[in-house]
Amino acid sequence: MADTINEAPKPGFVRLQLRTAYGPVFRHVSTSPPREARPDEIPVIDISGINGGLQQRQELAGVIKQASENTGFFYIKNHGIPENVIDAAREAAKMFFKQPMDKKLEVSKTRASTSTDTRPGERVKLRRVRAVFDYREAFMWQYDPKYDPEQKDLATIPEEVKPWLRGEDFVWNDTRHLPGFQDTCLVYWAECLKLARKLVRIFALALDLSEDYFDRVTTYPGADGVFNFYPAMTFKQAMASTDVGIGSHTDLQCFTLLWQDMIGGLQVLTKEGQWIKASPIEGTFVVNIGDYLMRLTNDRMKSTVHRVFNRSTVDRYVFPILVLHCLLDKSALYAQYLLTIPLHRYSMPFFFGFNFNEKCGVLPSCVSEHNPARYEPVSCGDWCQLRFRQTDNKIAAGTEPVTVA
Ligand SMILES: O=C(O)CCC(=O)C(=O)O
Ligand SMILES: [Fe+2]
Repeated sequence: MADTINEAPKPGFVRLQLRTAYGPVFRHVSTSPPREARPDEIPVIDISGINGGLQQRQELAGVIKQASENTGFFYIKNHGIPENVIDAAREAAKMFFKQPMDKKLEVSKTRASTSTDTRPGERVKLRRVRAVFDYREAFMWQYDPKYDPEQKDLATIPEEVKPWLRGEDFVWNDTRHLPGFQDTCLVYWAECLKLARKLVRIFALALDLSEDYFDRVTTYPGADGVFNFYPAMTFKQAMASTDVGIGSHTDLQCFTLLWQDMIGGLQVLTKEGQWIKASPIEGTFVVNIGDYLMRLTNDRMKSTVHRVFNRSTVDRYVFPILVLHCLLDKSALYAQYLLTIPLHRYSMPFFFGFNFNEKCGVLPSCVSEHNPARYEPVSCGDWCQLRFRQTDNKIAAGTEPVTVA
């Protein structure tokens, strides 16, 4: 996965530094422009078999296994999350980000009395690292058994689970003024959680384990809901900017369910170091493997570097159309529009992992005499903490890219 630190990049490549739980990792990345992903790289998988008989579930597991061991990215369709739930969540995200910045920052300024070590500024943020901006704002919330669609008796939560439950009610208290906001977020989150629990059973089959193998470790799981907002740049800004929407990173936990709008901008780094576009496909979610699952599978399933670079889409779809209008209509209005067009991008990832307290080692089906475990057991919670310490922040997924010439 990582290239050798000292190895000079070949012509046409630059060195990309990634911060991971293991420390800095370097990749050689092609400077040739991102191209569309091929279906064998990021396939669209119909997951309706998830609700079928054992044979259908096993067939689905086979397809998911292949995609997970290849690029570690795939689209899912017929996922069962109702369109109206997604639409409502997207509207809620828009309502939140439309607020003035000081109102948005309220959520991050408030500290939860029960939180372990949350810091102000981490719920909503525009982050700056070196000369590169993450041109993004994020609103996020974490697993809370109160809202688990698998109803929990709050009086019998195991003691070892409790320290990991952060009780971040302040996220909701500080958004009370937005009508229906909390309910809408939690309905969307609950649908994602239900789907993730079904999918993790398919992953168990894909890994030659009994279907219920992970049930015991997903009772109080890592389940972060996030709304991402990538403010539009004008064409002029885009030309001048070196910012990315979200810097190159891998996701942390087991897998991510990502809803993205139709603006585009998500890019995935191939093994060969080429950026490929995971362009939006109506009616799908993108699923990608996270670092923790890669570790548990002894690197069999791939947690792949990705980023969001949204200006390219403004150029590709909108710019030529507007130029054409400018030429045909000879209208200054279009020219003006060209410089100001607002094309905000929204995405709604859901990060799924195991119960944060459960220490898990490499899975028995991923080791053999010739392929011993490469990693020590670690809990998903400790794993995330390790990465946050390395990246010096606690945002759910990202690290910034630092390209070294
Ligand atoms: O917005 C996107 O499409 C991707 C977001 C992402 O990678 C993340 O939040 O980890
Ligand atoms: Fe990500």
